Amino acid sequence: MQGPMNLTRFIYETQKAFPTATGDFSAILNQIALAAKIVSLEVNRAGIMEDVLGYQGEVNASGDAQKKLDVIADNVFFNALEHIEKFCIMGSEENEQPVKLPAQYKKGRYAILFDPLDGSSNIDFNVSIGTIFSVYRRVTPEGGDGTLQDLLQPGYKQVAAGYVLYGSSTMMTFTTGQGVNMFTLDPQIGEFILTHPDIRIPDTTRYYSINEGNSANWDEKLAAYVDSLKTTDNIYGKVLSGRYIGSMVADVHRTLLGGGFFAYPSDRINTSGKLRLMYEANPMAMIIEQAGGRAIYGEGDILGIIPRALHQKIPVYLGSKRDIDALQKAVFGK
Ligand SMILES: O=P(O)(O)OC[C@H]1O[C@](O)(COP(=O)(O)O)[C@@H](O)[C@@H]1O
Ligand SMILES: [Mg+2]
Ligand SMILES: [Mg+2]
Repeated sequence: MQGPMNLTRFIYETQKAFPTATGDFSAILNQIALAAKIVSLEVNRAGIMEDVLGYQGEVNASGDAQKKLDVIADNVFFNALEHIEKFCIMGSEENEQPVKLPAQYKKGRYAILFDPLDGSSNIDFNVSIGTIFSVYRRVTPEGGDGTLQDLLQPGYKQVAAGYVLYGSSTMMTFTTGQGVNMFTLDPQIGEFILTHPDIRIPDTTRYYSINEGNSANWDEKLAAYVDSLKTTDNIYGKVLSGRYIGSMVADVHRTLLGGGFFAYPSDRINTSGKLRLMYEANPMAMIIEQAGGRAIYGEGDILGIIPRALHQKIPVYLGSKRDIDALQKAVFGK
C-alpha cells in the first residue's frame, strides 16, 4: 500500500537517492517543517491571543517595526533547529548579526537563513503571511565557528530553499535543486501531504503583481510597461488584472501556480528596492527557476549576485520565463 506521501517520507525517499548522505540535511528540513506547524498554530490563534498580535516595540535590522509574531516565529524556527546542531551559523531578518552559537555547532555543516515571518504588515488583518528559508553548505572548515562567509554565498549555491504559506491552508513549498514540490498541512493529522508534485510555472496568466502605490517614483520604462498591461497592446494581447497582496510569500505562491510576474522594483526613494537578497530574493529565485521560471534584478539573474551584506536589498522581478523575458527587454533593453 502506498498511501499519501507525507513530508517526512518524501524527505526520507529523497535522501535514499544519495547513498553518502548523513541525514543532517534531512534533519534540517524536518525541523523546519515542525517549526512551520508551530508557527501555523500561533498564526491561527493570533486574533484571539493578545500576546501574539501587535508590535514588539523594537525595530529590526531593516528598520521595520517588529511585530510580536515576527519575534515568536524567529524563536520557534531557531529553537526547532537548535536541537539538532546541524548548522554552524544562522542569519535572520530579525537579528542584525548572526546569533552566537555554543561550541558543539562548530561541527555543523550547513548555514541557514530565514525570514521567519514574511508580510508582517498583513498580520493584523488576517491576510496570508509566510516564512522563507535558504540553506547553504558551509564554506569555512568544520571544527571552527561558522562565519558570515558561510552565509554570504551567491544564490546559485543554495542547496535548498523554500517557503511556508500561512493562508487558508498552511502549505510548505521547497526545492533541493531537483524541481519544486508543494505540501499542504492536513490539520486533522498534523502532517504535510504532497499535494502539488514537481510544479512548473505556467506560461499563461491573467495577472501582474506590483505595488502600484509606488508608481510615481518608478523608472519611466517600467511605468510604461505596467501601463501597457492595462491595454491589449502587450505580449498577452489582452488586459491583465492586478493582484498584489503585500506578502512576498503569498504573491510568489500565486505566481508559481498561476503564472505572470511579481515585482518589487527599485524606485527614486528605495534605490535598491525593498526585498532582502539573502532571505527573500535568493530563496524565491531558486524556487522560481527550479519551476522553469526566471528571477532577475534588472540586467541579470538574482542567483548570480555576489552578496555584500546580510540584510542587503535588491530589486526583484520574477515569474514565468515568457513574462520576465518580455519585461526585461522592455524595461532593461536586454
Ligand atoms: O508594503 P510594500 O511596500 O508593498 O512591501 C511589501 C513587501 O514587503 C514585505 O512584506 C517584506 O517582508 P517582511 O514582512 O518580512 O519585512 C514582503 O513580504 C512584501 O513583498
Ligand atoms: Mg519578508
Ligand atoms: Mg519578515
